[in-house]
Amino acid sequence: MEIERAMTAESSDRRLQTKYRRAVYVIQRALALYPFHQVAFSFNGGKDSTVLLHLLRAAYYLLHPDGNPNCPIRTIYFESPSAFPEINSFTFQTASSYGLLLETIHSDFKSGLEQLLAQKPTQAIFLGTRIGDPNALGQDQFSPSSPGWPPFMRVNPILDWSYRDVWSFLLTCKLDYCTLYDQGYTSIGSIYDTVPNALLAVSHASAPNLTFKPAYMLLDGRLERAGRAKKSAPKPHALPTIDNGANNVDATTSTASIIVIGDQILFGAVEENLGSALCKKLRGIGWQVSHISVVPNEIDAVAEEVELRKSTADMVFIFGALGPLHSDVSLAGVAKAFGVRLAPDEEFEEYLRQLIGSDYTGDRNEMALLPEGITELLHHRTLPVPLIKCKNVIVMAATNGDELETQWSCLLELPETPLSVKAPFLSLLVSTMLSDVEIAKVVSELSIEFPDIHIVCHRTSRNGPVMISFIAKDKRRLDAAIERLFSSLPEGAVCKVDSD
Ligand SMILES: Cc1cc2nc3c(=O)[nH]c(=O)nc-3n(C[C@H](O)[C@H](O)[C@H](O)COP(=O)(O)O)c2cc1C
Ligand SMILES: Nc1ncnc2c1ncn2[C@@H]1O[C@H](COP(=O)(O)OP(=O)(O)OP(=O)(O)O)[C@@H](O)[C@H]1O
Ligand SMILES: [Mg+2]
Repeated sequence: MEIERAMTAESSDRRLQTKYRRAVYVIQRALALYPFHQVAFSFNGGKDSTVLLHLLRAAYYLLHPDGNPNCPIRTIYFESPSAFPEINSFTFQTASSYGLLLETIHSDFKSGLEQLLAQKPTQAIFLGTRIGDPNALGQDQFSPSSPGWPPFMRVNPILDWSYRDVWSFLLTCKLDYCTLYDQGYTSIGSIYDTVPNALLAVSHASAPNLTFKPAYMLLDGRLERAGRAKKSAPKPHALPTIDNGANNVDATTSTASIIVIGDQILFGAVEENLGSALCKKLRGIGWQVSHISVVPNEIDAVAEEVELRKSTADMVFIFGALGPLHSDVSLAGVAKAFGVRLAPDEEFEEYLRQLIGSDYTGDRNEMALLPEGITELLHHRTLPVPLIKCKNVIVMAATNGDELETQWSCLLELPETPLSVKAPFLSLLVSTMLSDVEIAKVVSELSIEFPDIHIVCHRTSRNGPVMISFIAKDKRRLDAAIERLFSSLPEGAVCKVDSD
């Protein structure tokens, strides 16, 4: 059988061979658990379900070496009018070439499955879902259908396969796949929400139109869905803008939370300064920091803090505890907060190998264990190793101000930066020698009159001047508030101070 031969005799890729063996094992377990006529294969002509088709064929052959050369499995295809014609024709042609018993369903997944189960007992359905797919979170190789869905077992034999594994398998076994993948499509949804992946675009001086490299050329599999429109993308024209004399800019504010992991800070051995440096940078792009915390190097402490902050801030930044030491618990804490495992990430492992070689204890580089299914690697040409982003949590690798500077610039330069630049905060600083008792009433009234302005007072000493910062995005409102302060206090009692 050509798949088994290619994987065992012709391929020298040990990692892929292991994944192949494991996937075949999962399929065989499922075929042993459920009667063959009560099992279905959900096939949509996509690359992942094409891989699964051939794994099913191999597993079936290994169980019945003298039987049918094909795997005559019940196969369901949800055909939609918004599918690409290339996907439709590939699905029908492939089903017919490999003797699949195709049942085409013309309704949405849920009601289609309800009808299917009412008509034919179906205990298990094979799917080409992989970790990284939006719906894969929390799934295992065997996952019962979700509450509210008709009852069946979802069997996901290639759940742990990476984008690279999928392409190594299809290319090593010289398998046909839908032609759209040769035109730069890397993950295929409907004709309305899918375009070729811009990361594969090539521009030729001679050809006015963009052309695209094939899908297998995409280096970072995490970006496979870059050609799929986000379902809840905000409409740019709906954003409020502000005019501070230059161009109109987005006047909304995003919030960030900063978590510093550091026993050394809590023991007073080292001063915390990365958090405050980041606050300044965030203010410069119009973000507001809602919280900074310093937590000990303990998985539970990190997990608890991440869990608390990830749902209240747009973005959470973590400093510290990243590396191979026993105290490097940041990623384990993040994984725990999201309820996922740490799993080896081959792409990250490769970066680490190029940086530090293969010099680590144990079978694998433990630094390449990343929170499974939620991690995105943020690549930038000047970073030796990409930054790690898990949903809305960015794990910064910076250990000092210079490194923060570099990583911050990289974050802002990413083609799809997770940090949308807003109208920056402007601030005006004044100082007064009047006592806090003397100014309290005026400042309190000002804060009621200008609720859109942050009026922040601080003292440099008990008897010294009181400093008052006015922070806002709208320059005119800021000027109006300052004017009101000056007119409410005796002449000469307040003076402006230069600030950055
Ligand atoms: C056979 C089958 C079973 C599914 N079972 C479930 C399920 O149990 N729970 C669920 O939330 N979605 C289920 N889905 C929907 C998928 O989670 C997902 O929406 C679908 O694969 C489309 O992915 P896309 O949005 O990336 O195109 C199922 C889909 C198929 C085809
Ligand atoms: N229209 C459909 N009909 C049948 N099965 C489907 C359909 N859409 C999705 N599936 C099942 O869900 C799995 C994951 O869907 P997904 O959209 O990720 O397709 P794919 O095969 O992975 O291709 P790609 O990721 O390149 O689009 C598929 O492998 C298939 O098993
Ligand atoms: Mg997929």
